[in-house]
Amino acid sequence: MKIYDTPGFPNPLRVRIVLGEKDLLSQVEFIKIDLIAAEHKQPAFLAINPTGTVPVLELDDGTYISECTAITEYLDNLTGNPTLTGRTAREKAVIHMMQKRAESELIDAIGIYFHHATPGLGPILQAHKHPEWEGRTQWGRMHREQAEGGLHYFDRVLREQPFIAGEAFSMADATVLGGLLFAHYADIPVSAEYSALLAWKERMYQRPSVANA
Ligand SMILES: N[C@@H](CCC(=O)N[C@@H](CS(=O)(=O)O)C(=O)NCC(=O)O)C(=O)O
Repeated sequence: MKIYDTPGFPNPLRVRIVLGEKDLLSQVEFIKIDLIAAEHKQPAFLAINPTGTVPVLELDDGTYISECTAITEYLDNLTGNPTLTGRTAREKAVIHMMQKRAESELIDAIGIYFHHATPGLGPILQAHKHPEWEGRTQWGRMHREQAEGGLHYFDRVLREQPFIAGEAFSMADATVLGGLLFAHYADIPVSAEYSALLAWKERMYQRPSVANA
């Protein structure tokens, strides 16, 4: 299998954590995509993923899978032991619900703020970020507020349970970790009052899959 991504970036982190949790790192070849040079917006990459984002998983039969959630579903079910996406109907439902909240209220909201209300990854990529959109900066700022609400929400969740989706580590935890990395890059501070979220982050970084991602 091949993974097209950019090491050290928020969404690639999500899948790299999953690969570590499933002990699959030795089975993938990483192919680096230069986001700052907008390589992901060129025809060659758009033929791999028309949405122009990383990561993308390429299977040995040539199938391309984008979207971290889809990639995780595939990797988690490879050996019939879905530890990260849920074994029962209830586990799957709760994990997917919390994963979606982690995307919409945190990592994706930060992405919109980062790319539309800050210089983002620089002038080459910015040219691809809809400069003709009126009010995109305000739209971006609104998403920073949404993400700040997401930080508050996940701190409250983690005051009641040890992991994002309940009693065990799941793909929802990987998504929140990606969101916190993006918050760091976007200079969105995580208030010290979010002690449960910060304590959870410390615990997560004790996991080899996270520490070595
Ligand atoms: N929903 C997608 C999001 C992927 C995504 O936005 N990836 C970013 C990389 S990261 O900065 O979020 O880590 C990207 O390719 N951004 C390129 C761009 O926005 O032009 C997923 O789950 O994979």
